[in-house]
Amino acid sequence: MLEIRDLDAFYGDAQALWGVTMDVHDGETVAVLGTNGAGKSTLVNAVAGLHAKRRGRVAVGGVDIAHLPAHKVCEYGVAVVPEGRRVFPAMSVYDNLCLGAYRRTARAEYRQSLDRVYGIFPRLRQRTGQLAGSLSGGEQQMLAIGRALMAKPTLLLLDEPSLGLAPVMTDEVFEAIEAVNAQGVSVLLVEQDVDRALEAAGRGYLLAEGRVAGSGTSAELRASDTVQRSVLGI
Ligand SMILES: Nc1ncnc2c1ncn2[C@@H]1O[C@H](COP(=O)(O)OP(=O)(O)OP(=O)(O)O)[C@@H](O)[C@H]1O
Repeated sequence: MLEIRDLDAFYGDAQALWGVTMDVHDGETVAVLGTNGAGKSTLVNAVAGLHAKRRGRVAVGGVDIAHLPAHKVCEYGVAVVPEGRRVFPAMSVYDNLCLGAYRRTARAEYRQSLDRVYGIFPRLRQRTGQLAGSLSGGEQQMLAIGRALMAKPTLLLLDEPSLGLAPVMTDEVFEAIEAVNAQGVSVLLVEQDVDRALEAAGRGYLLAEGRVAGSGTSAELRASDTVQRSVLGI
């Protein structure tokens, strides 16, 4: 599904990712753990084509997309939910969702996609006419995920979905992520909340200072001293 090989990324001359290699197989949820500044958002943006300067291979379904801009990357079935959600506050829930169906193949089937999104997030159905800016933080996160699903992705990149959410909302968002994955969408889940991430994912990687510092199944990562030290500070 997603194959990242020797990926370097830069901000100007400053290198933020160093030789990152990881995979997400069909139907998997894979967690990427790491502290602030480890390079998690840079990784998501580099895969999504939102990052201008990168080097290495990023392939989706065997096709190298490393040099494509974001609007082309989404044509290969990759959708991103960026950190901080970024919904359009002055537009309704419905209009935000419809904007997600811009991909050519998604546009024709937006009605079915809408039903699917409302099935996963009943709260969004109840609030379909409400302005996105008036939703709670958790509801906005649901909307951001729903909007990404409207593009009918095969791979969803999620950047810190729990950020700033109350625990009860985080529970709902993670239940939804598991429901999305159960429908066959592969997920790359960037998350600082180690417990929740490893619960949702089958396996994961640890990023530290822009490099892969560890990998394994969720059970292995939970037991790993490096994860305990580096992310949990224990
Ligand atoms: N626009 C930018 N310009 C210059 N350096 C940047 C920029 N964005 C991020 N960086 C640097 O790149 C490194 C990785 O940052 P990144 O945001 O990817 O980390 P992160 O793991 O997502 O952290 P957080 O959890 O705090 O979002 C950091 O050293 C950061 O200071």
